[in-house]
Amino acid sequence: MQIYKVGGAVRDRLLGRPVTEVDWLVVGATPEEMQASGFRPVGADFPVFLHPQTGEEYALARTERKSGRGYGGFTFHASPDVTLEEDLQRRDLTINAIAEDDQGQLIDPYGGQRDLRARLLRHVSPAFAEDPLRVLRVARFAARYAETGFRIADETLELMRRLARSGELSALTAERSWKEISRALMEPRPEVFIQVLQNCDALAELFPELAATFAKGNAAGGHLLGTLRQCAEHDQPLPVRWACLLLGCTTSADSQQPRLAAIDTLNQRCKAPRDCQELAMLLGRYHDDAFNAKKLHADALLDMLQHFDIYRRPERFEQFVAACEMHALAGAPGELLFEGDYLHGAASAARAVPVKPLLDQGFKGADLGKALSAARLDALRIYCREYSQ
Ligand SMILES: Nc1ccn([C@@H]2O[C@H](COP(=O)(O)OP(=O)(O)OP(=O)(O)O)[C@@H](O)[C@H]2O)c(=O)n1
Repeated sequence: MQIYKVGGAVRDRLLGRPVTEVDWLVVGATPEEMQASGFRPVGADFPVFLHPQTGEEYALARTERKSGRGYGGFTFHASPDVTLEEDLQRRDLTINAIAEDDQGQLIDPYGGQRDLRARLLRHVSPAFAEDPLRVLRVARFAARYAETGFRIADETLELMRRLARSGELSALTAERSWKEISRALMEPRPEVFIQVLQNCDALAELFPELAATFAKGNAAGGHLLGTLRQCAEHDQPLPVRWACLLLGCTTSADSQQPRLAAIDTLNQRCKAPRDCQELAMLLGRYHDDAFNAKKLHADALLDMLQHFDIYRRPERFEQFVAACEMHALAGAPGELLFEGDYLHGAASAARAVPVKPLLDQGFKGADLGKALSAARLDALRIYCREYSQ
């Protein structure tokens, strides 16, 4: 059997980037031989094994053929006579289809090194179309490598467009898609991910509500892309990036109900984790109030702070304020005035209300809650008055 390093580890070493995970390819072996050498099979479905000491993944060389719609519709052929070249050919991009042997020699039958030099994301063969998730993968790689000048080859973008228009993307499971979406949003240029999906007509399939924003004209779409850019420049965590993305579903001219319904639909469809879902809904609901915070009466301010549960979940309110800040920064200078300090100050004023005097007065249970709210409202009234002077 021959063993090669493949995929991201070879690509990233050639790009001079840190390598976090190594994938290995085994040519000329059977599953029985792998197990006899101490490798542990990963699952029943794929011919992938874990190294007994390092725990790294070793996959048997295989060819893949699509037998139906969706991810379930795969058959593959793994056998000792599948060659290295055949295995590399079924892969997504030429830059991911370079192998390295144990002498450090590169085997690169599809021009991966040439495309690395030319900064091109190019598909290896028509087999690209056998896994529609690759549309998202290429958009994610574009978001990751945009800063170093990478672009998608015209013929690959055309193939992605054909795949998107065929309706195949709707067959992807939410879990696989979310993995790509969440990783893409954390890349250095997350707006490139959305732009690429829009360019190849995949946005209308994956996030129809967002595609509608782009259709309304450049201003709303451009603002959304700018907000994502700001998120990356300010190192914002995933919930902030996700909430900013979903806020772009609708423009501020829309009333709140359809906006929240669109956000909820996308949250559910993508099966986003709970912290992402919650922040997106809260941003959808309170975004306008946050931008008008100084005009809010103390009771509306308190209602917002209570809804965020700032006493037990301070980080969620911080993330909300950060999301508003990113949105404001993406506007033209002077266009959107957001006063985050005012909101922080209001949260501090509400939090500063001590509980102990109320406990000492004998308040308990629901009565204690009411008394606390009343005391916080008083504190916010004072805060609003002082701030407006
Ligand atoms: N849908 C997919 C997923 C993976 N691959 C191939 O499997 C390799 C390993 O995949 P993965 O670990 O998911 O990605 P990496 O390329 O290592 O990239 P990343 O840095 O994003 O992990 C890829 O390089 C590519 O050759 C593929 O062709 N099609």
